[in-house]
Amino acid sequence: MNVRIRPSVLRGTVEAISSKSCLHRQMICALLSRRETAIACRGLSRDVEATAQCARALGCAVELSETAIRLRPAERTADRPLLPCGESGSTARFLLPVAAAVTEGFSMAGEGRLPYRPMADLVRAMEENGCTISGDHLPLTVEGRLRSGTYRLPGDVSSQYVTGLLLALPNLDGDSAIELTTPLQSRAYVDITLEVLESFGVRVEKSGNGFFVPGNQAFTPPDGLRAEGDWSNAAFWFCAAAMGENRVEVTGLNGWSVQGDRAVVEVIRRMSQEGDLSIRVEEIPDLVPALSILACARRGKTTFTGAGRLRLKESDRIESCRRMVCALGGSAEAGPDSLSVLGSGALRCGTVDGCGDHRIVMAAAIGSLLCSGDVTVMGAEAVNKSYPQFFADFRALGGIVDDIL
Ligand SMILES: O=C(O)C1=C[C@@H](OP(=O)(O)O)[C@@H](O)[C@H](O)C1
Ligand SMILES: C=C(OP(=O)(O)O)C(=O)O
Repeated sequence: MNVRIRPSVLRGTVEAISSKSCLHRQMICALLSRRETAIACRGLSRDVEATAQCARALGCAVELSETAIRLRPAERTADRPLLPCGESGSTARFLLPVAAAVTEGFSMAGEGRLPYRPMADLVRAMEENGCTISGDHLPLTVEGRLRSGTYRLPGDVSSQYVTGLLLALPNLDGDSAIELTTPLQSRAYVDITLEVLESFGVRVEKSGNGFFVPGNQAFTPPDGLRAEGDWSNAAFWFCAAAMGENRVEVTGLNGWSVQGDRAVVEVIRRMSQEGDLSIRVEEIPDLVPALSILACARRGKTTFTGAGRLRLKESDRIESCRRMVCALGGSAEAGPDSLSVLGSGALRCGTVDGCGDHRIVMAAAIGSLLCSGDVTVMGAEAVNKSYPQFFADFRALGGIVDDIL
């Protein structure tokens, strides 16, 4: 699906969709529990459905609706299941060690860019601890069961490796250690994991450059479990509200959330000043597409540094952000691990390739608010990955969007 967006002004209130980061973790803790878990939520997404499909493949019963998820753990783990991870990196990197902790022998498949996204360091750490794995990217087959032990891996490729191990290792007989050989980046995502584990009564200790994870722990679903509103997707509306005449409020967010993308509020405040600015993004990679549009709305050069890992997401986001800004008449340059945007306060019009990346499509839509002419976004259905009702919300705020062939 392609969309044409006419120049418009957004006004109104949006209720935040549930954080997929929270939901993945809560569902995985639920599948590791002994009894049924109910999770209150607001809105689903393809990525959350991918985790549900994998849980079903493992033998769980999962009911999904826009307001609640119910998951009943497997009575007996399915025989040699195939876990279909869709395009969800979180699903694949969390469930690779989790499935290896609960079953002996399974396969995992992915779609879109997922088969090209890195898994190698996680695969190697698992191979050092009891598993034989057919390759270092999807699709792959795992033989053997994960054993407790020491898991050594870098902290600066994807924090999702660490989250996967933190979810898996408490289920093993015996204690384990995670030793990070390089400093952890995207740390706040690991904090979300620790918070969800704690809500299921599971204990993990920070130790040195990593974590000590006691084994033989039971996962106990808490009553009244609810997924938090998603700061990463709300960031598109916050950036819109920081531009021109747009006035958008977002409800349903936790102001004290451990979600790292809550930092968007502070970053927008910094970006409200004129002049050249440098912003480090190791800890907030998912904000960069929206921030690169906001950078066009200010006068001066904004350089996003520490951005190398953006190349490992649903698209090479350094390159796709650069192309998006240039396609709309702005000026941007890519470095090996940086992106510089030279803002003039406005954009013109143009056609943006969504690159199969939900965050590029949403950023381009917000970019239309700075444009004097129409913006066409190709492959707009990519929003389904994290925020299927994005364009419905955009229209409800007064955005003028036509579906075109
Ligand atoms: O754990 C998570 O829920 C996520 C971690 C981040 O990935 P990295 O740790 O690879 O940066 C983030 O980009 C992704 O959208 C969600
Ligand atoms: C990178 C993302 O997700 P994942 O890694 O789970 O595919 C994202 O949502 O921007």
